[in-house]
Amino acid sequence: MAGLAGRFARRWFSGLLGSPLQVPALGLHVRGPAMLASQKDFNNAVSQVKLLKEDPGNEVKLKLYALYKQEAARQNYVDLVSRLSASSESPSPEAPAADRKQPESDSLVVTSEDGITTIRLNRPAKKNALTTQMYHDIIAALQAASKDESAITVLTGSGDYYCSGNDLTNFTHLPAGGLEEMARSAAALLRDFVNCFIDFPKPLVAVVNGPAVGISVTILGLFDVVYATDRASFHTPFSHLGQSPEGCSSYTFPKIMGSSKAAEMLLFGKKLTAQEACAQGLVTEVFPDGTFQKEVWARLKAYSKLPPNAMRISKQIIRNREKEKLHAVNAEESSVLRERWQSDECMNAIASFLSRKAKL
Ligand SMILES: CCCCCC/C=C/C(=O)SCCNC(=O)CCNC(=O)[C@H](O)C(C)(C)COP(=O)(O)OP(=O)(O)OC[C@H]1O[C@@H](n2cnc3c(N)ncnc32)[C@H](O)[C@@H]1OP(=O)(O)O
Repeated sequence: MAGLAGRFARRWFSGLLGSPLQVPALGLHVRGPAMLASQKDFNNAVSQVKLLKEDPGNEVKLKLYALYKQEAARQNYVDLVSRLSASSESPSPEAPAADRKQPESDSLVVTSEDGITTIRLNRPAKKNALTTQMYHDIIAALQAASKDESAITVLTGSGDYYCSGNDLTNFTHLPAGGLEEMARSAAALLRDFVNCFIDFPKPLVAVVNGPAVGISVTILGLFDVVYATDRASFHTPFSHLGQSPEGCSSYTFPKIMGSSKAAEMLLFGKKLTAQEACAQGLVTEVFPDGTFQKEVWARLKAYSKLPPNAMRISKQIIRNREKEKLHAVNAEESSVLRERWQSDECMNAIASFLSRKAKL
């Protein structure tokens, strides 16, 4: 067992930290918990970590990754400042706010126009991966939209992706209570998040502007209508990630597409094209990418003029008898995932992605 653990530890750490060449060359002093460490100290620590014979456990590995990421962030900071200095002879920190380029960091943009409230995932550089803050913001946006004047609510993405699912770096932000506490609070957040979709009272439309992954796919079963560009794809690689389905997909997908097609997606991670997803009932209609935005928004504007109360009541009749079941499914999926997130299968898959060795 010790040999196996040793092999595991070496594989994990060499995957996570890579060869010394892959370690960011900071050329800076590195701040440790109690003192300043030099770049040499840091490189030594990286080498030592690869020689550990015992697996230090998932919690310690996530802490190591989080610390490693902080170093990478310092490097990004230095790079950005040096780019700013190069692009401007006299940087003007006193420039009035209106003249400054607004940060691209508003990860969620909510607008209301023409009877439509649009919730836009806005992290295109990260393929609209969902940070913990974004889950909270989406919950708040849905709660506000359920009470606002709009007739229809839309979820869509900025850039070339609809959403790449859960941001896998969420797992590296370990609270004081460690991995167990992280899994507990993530499961609670997941449950609240999905509950908002189950209970959303107005017509909810997904405008899938590009590939969709993970939880952004599974919750589609809780939308009323799903429009997709022909560039979109639908991927739920839960087994690859050592995880299990959420978003009520363990219930909605077999209902929508039949149990064997659902199993191909949810167990084996089969990626569907937009046309396939449409043929299987997950997507309502597919549009050519070139005319996608124009056609979809024209249609939604027309629908938003329909009597809002009639639409609400019709949705209630269609959905209400399923609600209790969906809440129970959501609770079970969240609790199973709470365990999964603490498993070696899951930790290895996340470490693999974070070390840039594995993509979907
Ligand atoms: C409250 C918690 C609830 C949790 C619910 C459970 C949810 C489960 C899921 O959603 S499982 C699905 C998780 N998602 C993934 O596994 C996708 C991982 N990403 C990829 O495989 C690829 O990035 C890609 C196929 C989506 C896109 O590949 P490519 O076109 O080659 O782009 P890049 O990989 O270069 O991506 C650009 C940039 O974005 C970062 N990024 C993309 N997706 C994620 C992600 N899900 N988490 C974190 N970061 C992501 C990627 O690392 C790149 O960053 P960089 O430029 O290198 O800093």
